[in-house]
Amino acid sequence: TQTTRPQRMLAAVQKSATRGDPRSVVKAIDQFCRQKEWAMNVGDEKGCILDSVVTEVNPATVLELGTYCAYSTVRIASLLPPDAKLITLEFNPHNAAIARQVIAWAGLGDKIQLVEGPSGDWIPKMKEKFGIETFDLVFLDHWKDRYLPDTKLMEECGLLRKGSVLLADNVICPGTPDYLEYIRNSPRYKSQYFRSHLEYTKVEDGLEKSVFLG
Ligand SMILES: O=C(NC/C=C/[C@H]1OC[C@H](O)[C@@H]1O)c1cc([N+](=O)[O-])cc(O)c1O
Ligand SMILES: [Mg+2]
Repeated sequence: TQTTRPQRMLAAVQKSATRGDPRSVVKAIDQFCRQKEWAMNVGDEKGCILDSVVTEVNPATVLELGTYCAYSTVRIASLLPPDAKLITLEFNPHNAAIARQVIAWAGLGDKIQLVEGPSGDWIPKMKEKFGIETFDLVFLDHWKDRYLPDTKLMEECGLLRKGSVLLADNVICPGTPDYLEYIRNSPRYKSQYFRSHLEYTKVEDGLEKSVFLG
């Protein structure tokens, strides 16, 4: 029977990456996507910008919205300090099942908590379920029409503190116009656009980094 793209991506990781070596997992996925099949990982070019923001923020608590196959989950977690925690939300159970195996292969199971379900349901439960006060870094990479409502929800739930950083993928392609309009015009954020390209292509895309001012 036909395999899915996430299943083929996992097979590529298990074939080419070294167990317990997160950067080799990242490399194996990028190689698969460049040589075999495009997939919607943040990718190597935008991934370098992501790495620089993670390193600069050096977060103790990270929320990722949209796990997909855990490429960015593993990429971020590989740069976190020892006791840091990353929570990643994934809506699609098939993607979540693949992501769990990619995370396990990278040996990052103790740093990453993958939660299945709609972000809108889980964001209000972060404090009670996971003992999170606020997030130091949020990586938005899920459904593009959910960036704005989920950002407003995080504000309302008090999950952002002065200095919390939001990093949003795909603000140009596929595009998140309502989110960009809000975040760039809100006095509560200081935003910066990092121009790049849609993963594995020459199409323009970029990351928007926004610091919550409290
Ligand atoms: O839809 C995109 N991301 C939304 C992904 C959503 C993930 O979370 C819910 C869904 O089950 C999926 O696993 C996307 C789409 C493109 N694209 O070029 O179409 C490029 C990207 O970087 C993207 O993040
Ligand atoms: Mg993306």
